[in-house]
Amino acid sequence: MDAKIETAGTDDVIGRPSQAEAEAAVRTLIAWAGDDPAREGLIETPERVVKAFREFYCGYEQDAAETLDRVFDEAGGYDDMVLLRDIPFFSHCEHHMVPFIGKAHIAYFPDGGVVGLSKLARVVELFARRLQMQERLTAEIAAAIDDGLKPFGVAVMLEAEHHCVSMRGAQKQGVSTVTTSFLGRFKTDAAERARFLSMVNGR
Ligand SMILES: Nc1nc2c(ncn2[C@@H]2O[C@H](COP(=O)(O)OP(=O)(O)OP(=O)(O)O)[C@@H](O)[C@H]2O)c(=O)[nH]1
Ligand SMILES: [Zn+2]
Repeated sequence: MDAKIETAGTDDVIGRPSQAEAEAAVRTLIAWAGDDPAREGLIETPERVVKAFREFYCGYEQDAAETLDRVFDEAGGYDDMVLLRDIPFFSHCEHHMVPFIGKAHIAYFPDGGVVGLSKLARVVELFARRLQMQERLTAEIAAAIDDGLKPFGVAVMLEAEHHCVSMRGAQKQGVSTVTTSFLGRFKTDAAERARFLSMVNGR
């Protein structure tokens, strides 16, 4: 039997543990950490944690193709790069479920139509609000824009601090991890890649 979770909706997802089971798991972790889940200050914490998890991981219920399905064709012949710089994002690393927080920079070369700017930010959100590796998050954002818009090229750069590196383990604060994904014209044309990088850095 395929154990794949079907994403019918937040509350009736087949195969997903119930809210009560998720809250019980949080109580177990509180007790394991050494505190008393029944004390007054912690009594509502499992419910709050599950609610927060719904926000952190709401990307599983969202679809990039749907987000990008509205293209504006009347861009007045605009055919240069469109760049969204400094899109803030929060994600959680799949190794430790600890946040990594940073900024995304996205550019594309329209092939006729352009997309609403907020939709590009929404694509970042819907992949970031899942358990991720920064490399996969970068590649997924680029692939979704490429599939949705069929542009002449897509460039994605993410820079983020991984709290699993700063708060625990290696305990190195202030380390920025930078990842890039270049498709189409950005992959084949070094000058356009360099222009993207200088526009991202030229602030
Ligand atoms: N490539 C990559 N690695 C990540 C990302 N997020 C976390 N990691 C790393 O994933 C690795 C997991 O390594 P493991 O040795 O299995 O786990 P660990 O014992 O907790 O490792 P330490 O963090 O070194 O203590 C660590 O080196 C993390 O820094 C990411 O987005 N991309
Ligand atoms: Zn981690």
